[in-house]
Amino acid sequence: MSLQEIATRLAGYDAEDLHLDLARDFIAQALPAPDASQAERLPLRSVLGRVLAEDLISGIDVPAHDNSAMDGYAFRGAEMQPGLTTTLRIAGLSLAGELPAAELPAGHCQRIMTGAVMPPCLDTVVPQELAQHLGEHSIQIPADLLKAGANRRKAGEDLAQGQVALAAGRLLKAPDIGLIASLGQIETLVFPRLRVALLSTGNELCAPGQPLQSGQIYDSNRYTLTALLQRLGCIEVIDLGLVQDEPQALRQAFAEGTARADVLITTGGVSAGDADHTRQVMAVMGDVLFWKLAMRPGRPAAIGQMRRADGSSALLFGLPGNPVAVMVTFYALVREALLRMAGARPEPLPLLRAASVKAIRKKPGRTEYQRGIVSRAADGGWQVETTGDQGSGILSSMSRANGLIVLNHGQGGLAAGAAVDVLPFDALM
Ligand SMILES: Nc1nc2c(c(=O)[nH]1)N[C@H]1C(S)=C(S)[C@@H](COP(=O)(O)OP(=O)(O)OC[C@H]3O[C@@H](n4cnc5c(N)ncnc54)[C@H](O)[C@@H]3O)O[C@H]1N2
Ligand code: MOO
Repeated sequence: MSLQEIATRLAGYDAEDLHLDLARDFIAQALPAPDASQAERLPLRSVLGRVLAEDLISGIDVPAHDNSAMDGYAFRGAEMQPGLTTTLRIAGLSLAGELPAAELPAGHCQRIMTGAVMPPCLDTVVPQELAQHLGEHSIQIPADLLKAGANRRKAGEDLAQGQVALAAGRLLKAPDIGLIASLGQIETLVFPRLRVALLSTGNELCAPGQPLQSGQIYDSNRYTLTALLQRLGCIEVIDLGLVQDEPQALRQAFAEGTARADVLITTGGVSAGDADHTRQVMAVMGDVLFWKLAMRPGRPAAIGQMRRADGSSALLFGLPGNPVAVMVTFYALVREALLRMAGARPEPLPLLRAASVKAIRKKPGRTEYQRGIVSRAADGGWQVETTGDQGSGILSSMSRANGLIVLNHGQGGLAAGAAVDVLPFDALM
């Protein structure tokens, strides 16, 4: 869906009070498909956080052979009789990594170590601590101790040859990288990193490291956003720095971002203040929709496409300037969109259910994210308390919080002790 189509469909809604779910849906439909033609084959050690660009089919059975899950003795399960002990003579020793033992006569077992290939005629393993040793050469297995087939790991039980081990769109995590290695591969095909250009706007901003002049504050948003983007793993961050709220400087920075990146993220200048040139420059250089979202924090936002000379475009997210609003809008609008553009099929983030320590006030009709501190309650469950003042300029409260309390659009306030959803930062930041 093009931005013009979104604008048309928006005609039925109030862009000054847009339901967050609707905004997310519109954004999802405006996303360009990832560019699979640019996929690159990279060594396994450098693909953490990257997005798999093809279904990964297992070329082998993992494990490749039936093998023992225990140090013990392998034998034929059929030789056990209900109610009777089983006496077996030890024929030999199988160590992990060795060829399987040859045929064993009836009444015999094979001493076997964890991971060693099961001799083909044997199907059951008694752990050594459960076997009774009769001198050096025989063991006894107590009656009714094991089922036939116990403690044998079957060939292909982890992954069968021909099976899809990991589907395209997978955001590669540590276990996935181990899984690819378990198939014997040292490289894997991943989508290119999504290029995201960042800039902060505002005449009051001073770059960290410089002395602060009167009336100035330090630019923190670019650093927060850089970290949030780095955390996603599949993003190349292009830092366009700090841009004065002055049309010529903004035009130049937007043009550079549009040329160099797939996505441009700006902070500040999206509400309608006297110095908010950002908004006007965006509108001149692209197709941009300005929304006021029915959410708090993070009410004003600009979503759009910035045109390139060749007719293509870069996606634009104009986030509000308040530091907490930046993080909340990044989570609510940007994160999933970037992952999808990068080729991923992200899973919904897990929410925790926690008892609210205090009553929380809220009116139905907007989504609210409050900064929360989650801890263990006396009853062993989770409890959550807000960090106090929820002003969206209070960045330190984000550092003190360990999660966002999610208050859904339709819900009202909460009584103390009521259960509420919390998005843990560990899943997010
Ligand atoms: N009359 C109205 N005023 C405001 C409204 C409104 O609806 N009507 N909305 C308020 C809300 S909510 C927000 S959020 C801000 C968003 O405004 P802008 O996106 O134009 O942001 P700025 O005015 O440029 O900055 C807001 C605030 O954040 C500080 N800031 C900006 N950039 C950074 C940065 N890179 N690092 C740290 N802090 C930054 C800036 O100094 C301001 O204090 O508008 C409200 N006003
Ligand atoms: O986006 Mo503003 O910070 O909601 O407060």
